Amino acid sequence: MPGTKAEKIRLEAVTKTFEVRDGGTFTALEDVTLDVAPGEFLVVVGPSGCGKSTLLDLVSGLTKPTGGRILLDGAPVTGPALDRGIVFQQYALLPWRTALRNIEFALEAQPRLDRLSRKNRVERAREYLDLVGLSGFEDRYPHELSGGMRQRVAIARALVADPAVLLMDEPFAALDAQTREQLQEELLRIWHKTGTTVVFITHGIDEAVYLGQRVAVMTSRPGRIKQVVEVPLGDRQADDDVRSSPEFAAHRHQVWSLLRDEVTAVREVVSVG
Ligand SMILES: Nc1ncnc2c1ncn2[C@@H]1O[C@H](COP(=O)(O)OP(=O)(O)OP(=O)(O)O)[C@@H](O)[C@H]1O
Repeated sequence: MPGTKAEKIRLEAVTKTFEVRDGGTFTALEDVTLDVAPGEFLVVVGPSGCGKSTLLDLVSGLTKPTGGRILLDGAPVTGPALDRGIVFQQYALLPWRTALRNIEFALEAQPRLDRLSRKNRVERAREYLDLVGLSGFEDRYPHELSGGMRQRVAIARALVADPAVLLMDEPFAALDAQTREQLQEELLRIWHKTGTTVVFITHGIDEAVYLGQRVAVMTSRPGRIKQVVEVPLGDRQADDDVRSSPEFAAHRHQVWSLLRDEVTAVREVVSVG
């Protein structure tokens, strides 16, 4: 029965409309129902503009649904909180702070953790800098780091406060292919280590299938959940070249077909209208 098992996150018939300038409304999300289990890695894909970022903003608590509700551990989300770390496509690091101080920043703004002494904060920030493979770069400023390194700092900053949920909005989209694959592997390693529940948004089908235990495919406007595809590939890192396996290709094709139908549907609407 829905709502009875222990979901980490539950979206229940969520609708989000925006007021537009001509006085009307625009429905970005319609009747989205989705559960995310504790410790799950869920990926969301969908055509451009289908409402993926809108969905993540709602789970983060930065915005509120127009209809339906969002539950975290069974309780309604009422606003942003430190139990949900966020990583965006743009690194959003503070340029005047070093890598270490950027990570530390996440501990300073925290009622729960502000009693940590400066020494403890530095130690903890250093631990997370190590976790994302940046030992030795603590004193570098963001402009002295590569794009991949900056995104590692952003991940460390999101994780340092030990959030139960990590929300990632196309975090690797701005990176070159090689760095992206490297960070995908790193992210899986960190996820295994921390047990964090991850909701990850991407345009990349390969990325979705490589990372996700399940991939939720959204429809084009208004955004709904079209299908949730299970990806039982096991431990990606145990297999050197999981991306070349027939199973990977089959899941990739399934997600690709679902998405292609959506993109075709949008084109038809545009050409008819
Ligand atoms: N504040 C807002 N006011 C009005 N419309 C908005 C607002 N925010 C988003 N939208 C609209 O809602 C729809 C969904 O936007 P959203 O950014 O969530 O899509 P997306 O799937 O993340 O897109 P992309 O894949 O291109 O990043 C879009 O049509 C967008 O124009």
